[in-house]
Amino acid sequence: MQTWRRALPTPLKSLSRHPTLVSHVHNDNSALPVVSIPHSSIYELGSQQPVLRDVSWTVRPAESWAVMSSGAAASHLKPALFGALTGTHRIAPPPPASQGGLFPFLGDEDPHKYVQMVRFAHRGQAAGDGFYDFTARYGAVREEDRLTLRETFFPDIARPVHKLAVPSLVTPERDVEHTAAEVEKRERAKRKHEMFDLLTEWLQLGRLLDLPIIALSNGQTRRARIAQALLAEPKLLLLDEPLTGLDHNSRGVLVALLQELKKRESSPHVIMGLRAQDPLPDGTTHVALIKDGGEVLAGRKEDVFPPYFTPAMAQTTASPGDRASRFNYKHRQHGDALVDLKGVSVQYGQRKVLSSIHWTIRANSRWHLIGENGAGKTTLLALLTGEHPQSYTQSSNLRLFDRERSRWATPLLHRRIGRVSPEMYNAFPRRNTLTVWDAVGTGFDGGFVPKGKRRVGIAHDGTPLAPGSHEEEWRVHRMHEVVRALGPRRWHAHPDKMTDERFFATPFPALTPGEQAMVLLMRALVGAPPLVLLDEAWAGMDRSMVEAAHEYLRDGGGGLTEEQACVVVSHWEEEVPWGPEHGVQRFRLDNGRGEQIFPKPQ
Ligand SMILES: Nc1ncnc2c1ncn2[C@@H]1O[C@H](COP(=O)(O)OP(=O)(O)OP(=O)(O)O)[C@@H](O)[C@H]1O
Repeated sequence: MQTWRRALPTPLKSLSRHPTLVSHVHNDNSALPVVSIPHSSIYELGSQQPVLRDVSWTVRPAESWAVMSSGAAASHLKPALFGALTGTHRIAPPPPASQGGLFPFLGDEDPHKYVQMVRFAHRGQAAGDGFYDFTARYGAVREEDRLTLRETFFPDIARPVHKLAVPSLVTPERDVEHTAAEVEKRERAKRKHEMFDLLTEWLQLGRLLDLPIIALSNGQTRRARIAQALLAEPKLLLLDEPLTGLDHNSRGVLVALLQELKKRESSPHVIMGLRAQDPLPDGTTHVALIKDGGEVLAGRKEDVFPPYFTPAMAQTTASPGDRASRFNYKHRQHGDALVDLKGVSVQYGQRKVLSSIHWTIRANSRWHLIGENGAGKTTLLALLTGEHPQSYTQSSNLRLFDRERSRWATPLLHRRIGRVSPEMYNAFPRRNTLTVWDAVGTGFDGGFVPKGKRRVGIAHDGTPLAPGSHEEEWRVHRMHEVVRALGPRRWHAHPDKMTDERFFATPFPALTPGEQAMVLLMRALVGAPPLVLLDEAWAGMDRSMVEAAHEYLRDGGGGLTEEQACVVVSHWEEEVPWGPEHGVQRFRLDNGRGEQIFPKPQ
């Protein structure tokens, strides 16, 4: 089994020296349960059909629980189990009040105040319908974009003292009698400050506090949300998929931090939601495994996974270098340069994010772009898509499809680049009138508004496609081709009920986050663009979806031709479709510098 203990982060060492953190240990099994669901079913509100049947789940204070689903269909069910705890789902029969109700450890305290849920999977259906400009982060020029991390996430605790403030008015008075309530309030504020300092150190947020929130990378934002959730002082914290999108080191830091916080009396109990393919974090003692039929196996991890082993845990985490010793490296025949960067840099004020990057992406190449959270991967890809304003100033060093960047109108560039990214996922419009067909069909233009009579876009010169033309027929054919390879028949629990036609007619916002991610992948590939950029494309997907995507993206799978190049960004080696045996190349960003690290250039 993979553990993250190997890469123990430095803050852990300082934590063990922190006297306040090791003095209290949560009580043993005699303490009241944190969660108690005895033989109940779980229903969506207003429905008579149970989503989960006969659930018996008791969480005790000393235990560390992970909630995971066992297959693609079960991923619909994980939100239901969490929903039972947050009140969006009904539990029947309800946990008896005589035994303390759903949260016996809370006693009479209000669960709304003390149970907090933070979801890290992509946003779902109820998140508004319009498209917003996710590229604003690269400029961060609008007034509302200037709000810093400090102002947005930690307004009370981290407000900087104004330069003109009178010191005697902002420093606490001494020698004044205080009521017990005031003393308690002060103590609480002090604890909160200590916690804030600790969390910002551990989660490496200190130097990000005064950046515009919109400028933070995906992983940096996740770390900030975790700190914010812990500072709200919940008693039960539900973290759903907090590890997706975090780099290897940050995953280790977070898991170790949660384990250490467990020793503090005042820290929340944490229940973590994982994807089916995620390895169990160190320290997990119990698992609630949700099966496809809505059955929940809840118990000690070794009982849930006899004999303490599952295919998910068996997945390799070997780097291509390790794997190359087992597989012969496939030298791919590369074609023309599609992208050529010759000393490209990106800087915000004094802050250099990318420093003289040289990188050539050729037709038929398959790249894995790596780098820690904040290393500049998304920024680099935004230069290629022309969305980054500094792509203009770098124009002479940045050749795209054999022309300088400035000689491309950005929409024309988008027709040649199929892409998926967390930012785009979040920004994609979610109107109920937008069907899966419409969403995939926008891939031919690279835009976000369905166009054309058959909703497969317009011609390259901006005119409507001639009905029955070769181009229109080809596009419709491609729509069916991608849905056959990546659609419900590959991952749905009931493919007989969810046919391709039915899937195409489904409103995009009605899909689960994983299904939406699959649709956006289809959108990126449908137009067979020369360059495909897949930045964290697998977030929210289940194993069967990831497998279908990998198969399609490998040689012979039909998803990519020799004329195309593809770049995958992922913090998980398992998520990269290609190993050395497929001729993968690895490009790493580190401290602003970029280099090809695998295979080593001759
Ligand atoms: N407007 C800005 N001002 C200052 N710094 C910025 C600005 N926009 C981005 N940055 C910084 O640029 C760096 C690169 O961000 P980017 O999103 O490219 O990282 P990433 O490698 O994709 O990270 P992740 O793995 O977390 O997605 C981050 O440290 C970010 O804080």
